[in-house]
Amino acid sequence: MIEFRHLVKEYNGVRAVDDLCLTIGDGEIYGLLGPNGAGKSTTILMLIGLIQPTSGECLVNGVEVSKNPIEVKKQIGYMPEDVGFYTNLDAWQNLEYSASFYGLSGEEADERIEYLLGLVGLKGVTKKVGGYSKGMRQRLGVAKALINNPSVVVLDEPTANLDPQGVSDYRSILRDVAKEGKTILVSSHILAEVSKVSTKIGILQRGRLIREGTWEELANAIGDLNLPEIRINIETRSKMPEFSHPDIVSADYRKDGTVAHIVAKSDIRDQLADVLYKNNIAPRQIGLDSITLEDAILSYYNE
Ligand SMILES: Nc1ncnc2c1ncn2[C@@H]1O[C@H](COP(=O)(O)OP(=O)(O)OP(=O)(O)O)[C@@H](O)[C@H]1O
Repeated sequence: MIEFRHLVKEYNGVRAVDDLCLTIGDGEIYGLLGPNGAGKSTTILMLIGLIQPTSGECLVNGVEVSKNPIEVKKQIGYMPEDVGFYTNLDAWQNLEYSASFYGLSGEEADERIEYLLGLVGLKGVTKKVGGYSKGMRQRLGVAKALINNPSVVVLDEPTANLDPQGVSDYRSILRDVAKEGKTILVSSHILAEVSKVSTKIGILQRGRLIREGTWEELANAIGDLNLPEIRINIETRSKMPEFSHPDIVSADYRKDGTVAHIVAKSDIRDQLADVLYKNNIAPRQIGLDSITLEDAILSYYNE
Protein backbone atom coordinates (compact mmCIF):
# COMPACT_ATOMS: atom_id res chain seq x y z
CA MET A 1 0.00 0.00 0.00
CA ILE A 2 1.14 3.53 -0.83
CA GLU A 3 -0.02 6.63 1.06
CA PHE A 4 0.77 10.25 0.39
CA ARG A 5 -0.25 12.51 3.27
CA HIS A 6 -0.31 16.23 2.55
CA LEU A 7 2.83 15.81 0.51
CA VAL A 8 4.56 19.04 -0.52
CA LYS A 9 7.78 19.64 -2.46
CA GLU A 10 8.99 23.15 -3.12
CA TYR A 11 11.85 24.20 -5.37
CA ASN A 12 12.96 27.75 -4.66
CA GLY A 13 9.61 28.52 -3.09
CA VAL A 14 7.66 27.10 -6.06
CA ARG A 15 5.45 24.10 -5.33
CA ALA A 16 6.17 21.19 -7.67
CA VAL A 17 3.90 18.96 -5.51
CA ASP A 18 1.16 20.71 -3.60
CA ASP A 19 -0.61 19.03 -0.68
CA LEU A 20 -0.97 15.64 -2.35
CA CYS A 21 -3.19 13.19 -0.46
CA LEU A 22 -3.60 9.77 -2.02
CA THR A 23 -3.95 6.14 -0.98
CA ILE A 24 -3.25 3.24 -3.32
CA GLY A 25 -4.25 -0.20 -2.11
CA ASP A 26 -2.80 -3.67 -2.70
CA GLY A 27 -3.59 -5.13 -6.11
CA GLU A 28 -4.40 -1.69 -7.48
CA ILE A 29 -2.88 -0.24 -10.65
CA TYR A 30 -2.98 3.51 -10.13
CA GLY A 31 -2.45 5.73 -13.15
CA LEU A 32 -0.95 9.08 -12.25
CA LEU A 33 -1.71 11.25 -15.21
CA GLY A 34 -0.58 14.78 -15.91
CA PRO A 35 1.04 16.97 -18.52
CA ASN A 36 4.78 17.63 -18.51
CA GLY A 37 5.82 19.48 -15.38
CA ALA A 38 2.72 18.43 -13.39
CA GLY A 39 4.85 16.93 -10.62
CA LYS A 40 4.69 13.20 -11.40
CA SER A 41 8.42 12.56 -11.31
CA THR A 42 8.88 14.67 -8.17
CA THR A 43 6.15 12.62 -6.45
CA ILE A 44 7.79 9.36 -7.49
CA LEU A 45 11.26 10.48 -6.41
CA MET A 46 9.89 11.28 -2.93
CA LEU A 47 8.15 7.89 -2.80
CA ILE A 48 11.31 5.98 -3.60
CA GLY A 49 13.29 8.09 -1.12
CA LEU A 50 15.57 9.84 -3.60
CA ILE A 51 14.44 13.33 -2.60
CA GLN A 52 13.03 14.66 0.67
CA PRO A 53 9.58 16.22 0.88
CA THR A 54 9.38 19.85 2.02
CA SER A 55 6.51 18.71 4.25
CA GLY A 56 4.03 15.85 4.48
CA GLU A 57 4.70 12.13 4.29
CA CYS A 58 5.00 9.18 1.92
CA LEU A 59 4.27 5.79 3.45
CA VAL A 60 4.88 2.36 2.00
CA ASN A 61 2.97 -0.38 3.80
CA GLY A 62 2.58 2.01 6.73
CA VAL A 63 6.29 2.82 6.97
CA GLU A 64 7.37 6.41 6.41
CA VAL A 65 9.85 6.64 3.57
CA SER A 66 11.99 9.58 4.70
CA LYS A 67 12.51 8.09 8.18
CA ASN A 68 13.18 4.51 7.03
CA PRO A 69 14.64 4.79 3.53
CA ILE A 70 16.59 1.54 3.59
CA GLU A 71 13.72 -0.56 4.90
CA VAL A 72 11.34 0.98 2.37
CA LYS A 73 13.70 0.54 -0.59
CA LYS A 74 13.54 -3.23 -0.06
CA GLN A 75 9.80 -3.11 -0.58
CA ILE A 76 9.80 -0.96 -3.73
CA GLY A 77 10.59 -1.91 -7.31
CA TYR A 78 11.24 1.14 -9.48
CA MET A 79 11.49 1.43 -13.22
CA PRO A 80 12.68 4.85 -14.43
CA GLU A 81 11.79 6.13 -17.88
CA ASP A 82 15.16 5.08 -19.27
CA VAL A 83 16.23 1.85 -17.65
CA GLY A 84 19.94 1.17 -17.79
CA PHE A 85 21.27 -2.28 -18.70
CA TYR A 86 24.58 -3.86 -19.47
CA THR A 87 24.19 -4.08 -23.22
CA ASN A 88 26.92 -6.68 -23.65
CA LEU A 89 25.13 -9.08 -21.30
CA ASP A 90 21.92 -11.04 -21.93
CA ALA A 91 18.68 -10.73 -19.96
CA TRP A 92 19.56 -13.47 -17.51
CA GLN A 93 22.99 -12.01 -16.78
CA ASN A 94 21.54 -8.53 -16.28
CA LEU A 95 18.95 -9.83 -13.82
CA GLU A 96 21.56 -11.93 -12.04
CA TYR A 97 23.57 -8.76 -11.52
CA SER A 98 20.52 -6.86 -10.19
CA ALA A 99 19.67 -9.80 -7.91
CA SER A 100 23.12 -9.64 -6.34
CA PHE A 101 22.32 -6.13 -5.06
CA TYR A 102 19.56 -7.63 -2.98
CA GLY A 103 21.73 -10.46 -1.70
CA LEU A 104 20.02 -12.98 -3.97
CA SER A 105 22.23 -15.66 -5.42
CA GLY A 106 22.37 -19.34 -6.30
CA GLU A 107 19.17 -21.32 -6.60
CA GLU A 108 17.04 -18.57 -5.09
CA ALA A 109 18.19 -16.05 -7.73
CA ASP A 110 17.86 -18.63 -10.53
CA GLU A 111 14.27 -19.39 -9.58
CA ARG A 112 13.34 -15.73 -9.40
CA ILE A 113 15.01 -14.90 -12.73
CA GLU A 114 13.38 -17.89 -14.44
CA TYR A 115 9.97 -16.81 -13.13
CA LEU A 116 10.41 -13.16 -14.12
CA LEU A 117 11.70 -13.90 -17.63
CA GLY A 118 8.61 -16.08 -18.11
CA LEU A 119 6.36 -13.32 -16.80
CA VAL A 120 7.73 -10.72 -19.21
CA GLY A 121 8.00 -13.11 -22.16
CA LEU A 122 11.78 -13.18 -22.45
CA LYS A 123 12.40 -16.78 -21.43
CA GLY A 124 15.01 -18.44 -23.59
CA VAL A 125 16.09 -15.20 -25.30
CA THR A 126 19.87 -15.43 -25.40
CA LYS A 127 20.82 -12.38 -27.40
CA LYS A 128 22.60 -9.51 -25.73
CA VAL A 129 20.46 -6.67 -24.45
CA GLY A 130 22.28 -4.29 -26.85
CA GLY A 131 20.30 -5.94 -29.67
CA TYR A 132 16.91 -5.57 -27.97
CA SER A 133 13.98 -3.58 -29.31
CA LYS A 134 12.52 -0.80 -27.16
CA GLY A 135 9.65 -3.12 -26.17
CA MET A 136 12.01 -5.90 -25.10
CA ARG A 137 14.02 -3.43 -23.02
CA GLN A 138 10.86 -2.21 -21.30
CA ARG A 139 9.82 -5.78 -20.52
CA LEU A 140 13.23 -6.52 -19.11
CA GLY A 141 12.91 -3.26 -17.15
CA VAL A 142 9.75 -4.55 -15.50
CA ALA A 143 11.52 -7.80 -14.63
CA LYS A 144 14.41 -5.80 -13.16
CA ALA A 145 11.99 -3.73 -11.05
CA LEU A 146 10.49 -6.97 -9.72
CA ILE A 147 13.73 -8.81 -8.96
CA ASN A 148 13.49 -8.27 -5.20
CA ASN A 149 9.82 -9.34 -5.18
CA PRO A 150 8.69 -5.89 -3.98
CA SER A 151 5.17 -5.28 -2.74
CA VAL A 152 5.09 -1.85 -4.40
CA VAL A 153 6.03 -1.28 -8.04
CA VAL A 154 6.58 2.20 -9.48
CA LEU A 155 6.85 2.72 -13.23
CA ASP A 156 7.73 6.15 -14.63
CA GLU A 157 6.42 6.72 -18.19
CA PRO A 158 6.75 3.01 -18.94
CA THR A 159 5.33 2.98 -22.46
CA ALA A 160 7.10 6.01 -23.89
CA ASN A 161 7.99 5.29 -27.54
CA LEU A 162 6.64 1.73 -27.49
CA ASP A 163 4.86 0.38 -30.54
CA PRO A 164 1.22 -0.77 -30.10
CA GLN A 165 2.26 -4.41 -29.61
CA GLY A 166 4.76 -3.32 -26.97
CA VAL A 167 2.10 -1.30 -25.15
CA SER A 168 -0.33 -4.21 -25.22
CA ASP A 169 2.31 -6.67 -23.93
CA TYR A 170 3.22 -4.29 -21.15
CA ARG A 171 -0.41 -3.90 -20.08
CA SER A 172 -0.95 -7.61 -19.78
CA ILE A 173 2.26 -7.94 -17.76
CA LEU A 174 1.04 -5.23 -15.38
CA ARG A 175 -2.27 -7.02 -14.91
CA ASP A 176 -0.42 -10.23 -14.05
CA VAL A 177 1.76 -8.36 -11.56
CA ALA A 178 -1.30 -6.75 -9.92
CA LYS A 179 -2.88 -10.20 -9.58
CA GLU A 180 -0.02 -11.08 -7.24
CA GLY A 181 -1.44 -8.40 -4.90
CA LYS A 182 1.30 -5.85 -5.55
CA THR A 183 0.53 -2.12 -5.48
CA ILE A 184 1.39 -0.51 -8.81
CA LEU A 185 1.86 3.18 -9.51
CA VAL A 186 2.24 4.12 -13.17
CA SER A 187 2.96 7.67 -14.26
CA SER A 188 2.24 8.93 -17.72
CA HIS A 189 1.33 12.04 -19.66
CA ILE A 190 -0.60 9.95 -22.19
CA LEU A 191 -4.11 9.10 -21.13
CA ALA A 192 -4.48 6.09 -23.41
CA GLU A 193 -1.53 4.45 -21.71
CA VAL A 194 -2.92 4.54 -18.22
CA SER A 195 -6.64 4.41 -18.90
CA LYS A 196 -6.75 0.91 -20.29
CA VAL A 197 -4.84 -0.74 -17.51
CA SER A 198 -5.49 1.37 -14.40
CA THR A 199 -8.00 0.45 -11.72
CA LYS A 200 -7.95 4.11 -10.69
CA ILE A 201 -6.68 7.31 -12.29
CA GLY A 202 -5.50 10.52 -10.63
CA ILE A 203 -5.00 13.68 -12.65
CA LEU A 204 -2.20 15.89 -11.47
CA GLN A 205 -1.91 19.48 -12.55
CA ARG A 206 0.66 21.96 -11.24
CA GLY A 207 1.35 19.62 -8.34
CA ARG A 208 -2.29 19.29 -7.28
CA LEU A 209 -4.53 16.28 -7.65
CA ILE A 210 -7.43 17.83 -9.55
CA ARG A 211 -9.45 14.66 -10.22
CA GLU A 212 -9.42 11.09 -9.08
CA GLY A 213 -11.55 8.08 -9.76
CA THR A 214 -12.09 4.95 -11.76
CA TRP A 215 -12.34 5.30 -15.49
CA GLU A 216 -16.15 5.12 -15.22
CA GLU A 217 -16.29 7.73 -12.45
CA LEU A 218 -14.23 10.15 -14.48
CA ALA A 219 -16.42 9.48 -17.49
CA ASN A 220 -19.58 10.22 -15.49
CA ALA A 221 -18.14 13.41 -14.03
CA ILE A 222 -17.24 14.54 -17.50
CA GLY A 223 -20.78 13.85 -18.68
CA ASP A 224 -21.94 16.64 -16.35
CA LEU A 225 -19.49 19.14 -17.69
CA ASN A 226 -20.40 21.71 -20.28
CA LEU A 227 -18.02 20.83 -23.02
CA PRO A 228 -16.76 23.84 -24.89
CA GLU A 229 -17.47 22.51 -28.37
CA ILE A 230 -19.53 19.85 -30.06
CA ARG A 231 -18.85 18.03 -33.29
CA ILE A 232 -21.59 17.40 -35.83
CA ASN A 233 -21.36 15.05 -38.80
CA ILE A 234 -23.69 15.47 -41.72
CA GLU A 235 -24.09 13.15 -44.68
CA THR A 236 -26.29 13.78 -47.70
CA ARG A 237 -26.77 12.13 -51.13
CA SER A 238 -26.22 15.34 -53.00
CA LYS A 239 -23.95 18.34 -52.55
CA MET A 240 -25.02 20.43 -49.60
CA PRO A 241 -24.68 24.20 -49.22
CA GLU A 242 -21.97 25.62 -46.98
CA PHE A 243 -23.52 26.44 -43.65
CA SER A 244 -23.26 29.76 -41.92
CA HIS A 245 -24.24 30.11 -38.29
CA PRO A 246 -22.66 32.28 -35.58
CA ASP A 247 -21.99 29.18 -33.41
CA ILE A 248 -19.96 27.40 -36.08
CA VAL A 249 -16.31 27.34 -35.11
CA SER A 250 -15.08 25.40 -38.13
CA ALA A 251 -16.52 23.33 -40.96
CA ASP A 252 -14.83 20.80 -43.23
CA TYR A 253 -16.54 19.52 -46.34
CA ARG A 254 -15.59 16.49 -48.35
CA LYS A 255 -14.58 17.45 -51.89
CA ASP A 256 -17.93 16.37 -53.37
CA GLY A 257 -19.79 18.28 -50.63
CA THR A 258 -21.81 15.28 -49.40
CA VAL A 259 -20.08 14.96 -46.04
CA ALA A 260 -19.48 17.79 -43.57
CA HIS A 261 -17.70 17.79 -40.23
CA ILE A 262 -18.74 20.78 -38.19
CA VAL A 263 -17.39 22.02 -34.87
CA ALA A 264 -19.87 24.33 -33.12
CA LYS A 265 -20.28 26.08 -29.80
CA SER A 266 -23.77 24.62 -29.33
CA ASP A 267 -25.98 21.83 -30.66
CA ILE A 268 -27.25 23.44 -33.87
CA ARG A 269 -28.35 20.21 -35.59
CA ASP A 270 -31.97 21.41 -35.97
CA GLN A 271 -30.92 24.65 -37.60
CA LEU A 272 -28.58 22.80 -39.99
CA ALA A 273 -31.36 20.34 -40.86
CA ASP A 274 -33.67 23.31 -41.65
CA VAL A 275 -31.13 24.69 -44.09
CA LEU A 276 -30.94 21.31 -45.83
CA TYR A 277 -34.74 20.93 -46.07
CA LYS A 278 -35.07 24.46 -47.47
CA ASN A 279 -32.63 23.44 -50.17
CA ASN A 280 -34.56 20.20 -50.83
CA ILE A 281 -31.72 18.07 -49.59
CA ALA A 282 -32.64 15.10 -47.45
CA PRO A 283 -29.89 14.38 -44.93
CA ARG A 284 -28.82 10.74 -44.65
CA GLN A 285 -27.44 11.42 -41.23
CA ILE A 286 -26.94 14.35 -38.87
CA GLY A 287 -25.13 12.99 -35.88
CA LEU A 288 -23.14 14.14 -32.91
CA ASP A 289 -19.63 12.84 -32.76
CA SER A 290 -19.14 11.35 -29.37
CA ILE A 291 -16.46 13.38 -27.65
CA THR A 292 -13.87 10.90 -26.55
CA LEU A 293 -13.08 10.67 -22.90
CA GLU A 294 -9.53 11.52 -23.78
CA ASP A 295 -10.67 14.86 -25.29
CA ALA A 296 -12.77 15.57 -22.23
CA ILE A 297 -10.14 14.67 -19.66
CA LEU A 298 -7.54 16.64 -21.50
CA SER A 299 -9.86 19.62 -21.34
CA TYR A 300 -9.34 19.46 -17.57
CA TYR A 301 -5.73 20.35 -18.19
CA ASN A 302 -6.91 23.61 -19.66
CA GLU A 303 -9.30 24.41 -16.83
N1 LIG B 1 15.46 19.87 -9.29
C1 LIG B 1 14.55 20.80 -9.59
N2 LIG B 1 14.78 22.09 -9.36
C2 LIG B 1 13.86 23.03 -9.64
N3 LIG B 1 12.64 22.77 -10.15
C3 LIG B 1 12.34 21.49 -10.42
C4 LIG B 1 13.27 20.43 -10.15
N4 LIG B 1 12.69 19.26 -10.50
C5 LIG B 1 11.47 19.56 -10.97
N5 LIG B 1 11.25 20.89 -10.93
C6 LIG B 1 10.03 21.60 -11.33
O1 LIG B 1 8.94 20.99 -10.66
C7 LIG B 1 7.81 20.89 -11.50
C8 LIG B 1 7.35 19.44 -11.60
O2 LIG B 1 8.31 18.69 -12.33
P1 LIG B 1 8.23 17.12 -12.54
O3 LIG B 1 9.46 16.70 -13.28
O4 LIG B 1 7.95 16.47 -11.25
O5 LIG B 1 6.94 17.01 -13.48
P2 LIG B 1 6.47 15.75 -14.32
O6 LIG B 1 5.00 15.72 -14.22
O7 LIG B 1 7.22 14.55 -13.94
O8 LIG B 1 6.86 16.18 -15.78
P3 LIG B 1 7.61 15.31 -16.91
O9 LIG B 1 6.59 14.38 -17.46
O10 LIG B 1 8.05 16.36 -17.89
O11 LIG B 1 8.77 14.63 -16.23
C9 LIG B 1 8.21 21.49 -12.83
O12 LIG B 1 7.78 22.83 -12.87
C10 LIG B 1 9.71 21.41 -12.81
O13 LIG B 1 10.27 22.44 -13.58
